[in-house]
Amino acid sequence: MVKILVKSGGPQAVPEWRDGFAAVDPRLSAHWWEDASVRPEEVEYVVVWEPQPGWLNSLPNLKIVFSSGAGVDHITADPAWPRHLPLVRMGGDATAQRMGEFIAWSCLSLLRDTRHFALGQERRQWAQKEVPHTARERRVGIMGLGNLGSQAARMLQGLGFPVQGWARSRKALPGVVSFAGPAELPAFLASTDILVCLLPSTPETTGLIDAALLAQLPRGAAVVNAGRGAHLRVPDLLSALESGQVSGAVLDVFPEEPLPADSPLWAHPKVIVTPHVASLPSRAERARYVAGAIAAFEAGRPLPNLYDPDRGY
Ligand SMILES: NC(=O)C1=CN([C@@H]2O[C@H](COP(=O)(O)OP(=O)(O)OC[C@H]3O[C@@H](n4cnc5c(N)ncnc54)[C@H](O)[C@@H]3O)[C@@H](O)[C@H]2O)C=CC1
Ligand SMILES: O=C(O)C(=O)[C@H](O)COP(=O)(O)O
Repeated sequence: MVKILVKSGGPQAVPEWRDGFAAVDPRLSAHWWEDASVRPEEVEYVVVWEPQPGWLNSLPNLKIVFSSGAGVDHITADPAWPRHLPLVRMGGDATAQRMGEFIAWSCLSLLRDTRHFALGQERRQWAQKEVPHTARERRVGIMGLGNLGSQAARMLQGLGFPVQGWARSRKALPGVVSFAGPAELPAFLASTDILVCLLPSTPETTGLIDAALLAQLPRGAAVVNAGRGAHLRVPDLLSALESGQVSGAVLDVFPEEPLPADSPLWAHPKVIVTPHVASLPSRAERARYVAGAIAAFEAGRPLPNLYDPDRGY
């Protein structure tokens, strides 16, 4: 049997991991990372979310570290993580589809001012309000046009939103205006009515969405952050909401998670808060993706979605 340790979803998720792996390859045997019946030298693969600092180094025969999420910042934050091993980011259709749905929901929620109507409902108020725009009149600008951003772009186009994107390099996505690199960021921002962040967390992207960036959006633009909490400076967003520079926000990720109970974001009338749930594929879907990558690796084919230390994601 090929031993895989999982640290994602809690011990109660192990049966789903086990069944998911076994359905693809009966040799793959999944165990909770603290399972004392598995000796460290038996472990060939791990699938992890926020591994304990130093733990991965205690597995002498580890071949690949799989991140149970698309982001790997929760692994690379440990200075001692085993850099000599391949680190594979979660991918696959299920992850992208779920994120596309979240971004489509977020943009529609901002377009139709869902927060206003939800507050009205709470107060039993018939809070009628005109909807000033259709999707065709709100340009969505996606920061990060990778696996998730490109799927979100396709789904938003289907709803009628004009879509553009900003990434490290130029992308060729049908109907999506592509901006690349820091030099083209101002032009991208100036023509974005709903800014969507789907960037990885790296030193270059930390704190990117600050007062100076928000000031470059057209007045009344809206913001969706489903990348990482580190991308957005919350006090700057709050000031921009206060001044009217930003009209609303949907936030799924935060500098501190869970979002502390005393955060002003919870009750803000222009902010929708979700608890880091934008794209949570089932363990079975993730197991399928990891099993496919293991099969590729064992057959000598390239690994998908490999972390690149030079890019930082
Ligand atoms: N809230 C949630 O539930 C989830 C959040 N995420 C976040 O979404 C991120 C993106 O995931 P994927 O699309 O799979 O990643 P990806 O690697 O496929 O795409 C990343 C994109 O960001 C761009 N990018 C990276 N650094 C940049 C920079 N300095 N300047 C401009 N563009 C830059 C790249 O060019 C690329 O287009 C993850 O790293 C994670 O932080 C991912 C899954 C779920
Ligand atoms: O994929 C990512 O990166 C994420 O942020 C996911 O939401 C992580 O999901 P879990 O592994 O915490 O279920």
